Amino acid sequence: MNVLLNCPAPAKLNLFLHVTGRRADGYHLLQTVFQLVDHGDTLHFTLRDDTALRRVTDMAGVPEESDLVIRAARLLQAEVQRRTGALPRGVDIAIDKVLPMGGGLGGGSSDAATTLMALNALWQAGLSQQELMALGLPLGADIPFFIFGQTAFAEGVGEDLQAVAAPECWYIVIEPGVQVPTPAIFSSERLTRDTPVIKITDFSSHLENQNDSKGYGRNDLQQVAMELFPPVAEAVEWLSADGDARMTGSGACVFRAVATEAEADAVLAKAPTKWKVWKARALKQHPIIDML
Ligand SMILES: C[C@@](CO)(OP(=O)(O)O)[C@H](O)COP(=O)(O)OP(=O)(O)OC[C@H]1O[C@@H](n2ccc(N)nc2=O)[C@H](O)[C@@H]1O
Ligand SMILES: Nc1ncnc2c1ncn2[C@@H]1O[C@H](COP(=O)(O)OP(=O)(O)O)[C@@H](O)[C@H]1O
Repeated sequence: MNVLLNCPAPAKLNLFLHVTGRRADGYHLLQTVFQLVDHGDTLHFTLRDDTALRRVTDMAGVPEESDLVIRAARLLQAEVQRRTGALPRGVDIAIDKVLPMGGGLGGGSSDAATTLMALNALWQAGLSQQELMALGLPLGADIPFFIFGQTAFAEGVGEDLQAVAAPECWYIVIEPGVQVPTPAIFSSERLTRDTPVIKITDFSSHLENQNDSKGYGRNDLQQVAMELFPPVAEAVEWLSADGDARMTGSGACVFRAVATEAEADAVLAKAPTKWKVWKARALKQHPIIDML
């Protein structure tokens, strides 16, 4: 009998993102806090009678072979074969794509992380959380975080993770309608790469002592993204009118924290209709954890 699993792949926000240096291979050293929110894609997994791994949804601009979902599924299938000598059953994967590509919301990485967690359960493969995180890292630096599954202070290229208290709040998120390619931001000569290294306690004590809604730190990628992509600058300017708005990841999306859903609704009601704007609640834990 075919088994069907419907699994969420939530977005992340980078509450701050500091570029503190560069590795010998050119990759940038970061310090960031990743926050999951209750808005994202949904993936549907159906077992097949053969061993093929297929994406059964069209996705403009992303051929099946290069989809992070298929690449993640292949990696896990090969790893299970290496461990057990048998290739697990194939799977059809449908993706309800909600998150914009090149949005800095980690959509592709979240889809891949959900695939690794879902197939690990479906195939009863028994890989540990650490093993799944290591398997996903070569596909994308954000993937280990989604498998970690809770608000995290991250270092290295984002793979060195420690749990940190989550702010209890809502977020307003603007999709400025442009795709920002991550390499264009990291390769810019204008990018600063020398923000002083901070300690995790600098972030957590900011949360405890906060008496206004000013977020901690800043996003070092934001200035470059605003210069290269004016719609990002426009969204930051609009959302900054009543509070501290900033970009997530390498852009393009821009967000602001608010205390209540009613405050989020008030901002949404005023938002220009040319943008897709939505609200989301901070999640303490990845919703897939209670499902598998
Ligand atoms: C910036 C962040 C923050 O969460 O997220 P997104 O905005 O993509 O969601 C991530 O670090 C994105 O990491 P990852 O998803 O692996 O980046 P990719 O798109 O694969 O990277 C494209 C290119 O950007 C450069 N790059 C990326 C990450 C990094 N720490 N240093 C870099 O120099 C590299 O040249 C790399 O080849
Ligand atoms: N399942 C997927 N969903 C989205 N993007 C994907 C997927 N698989 C591969 N990609 C590629 O990854 C790129 C980055 O997408 P995404 O992770 O959504 O944005 P970001 O890294 O800005 O958060 C896309 O432009 C696309 O080429």
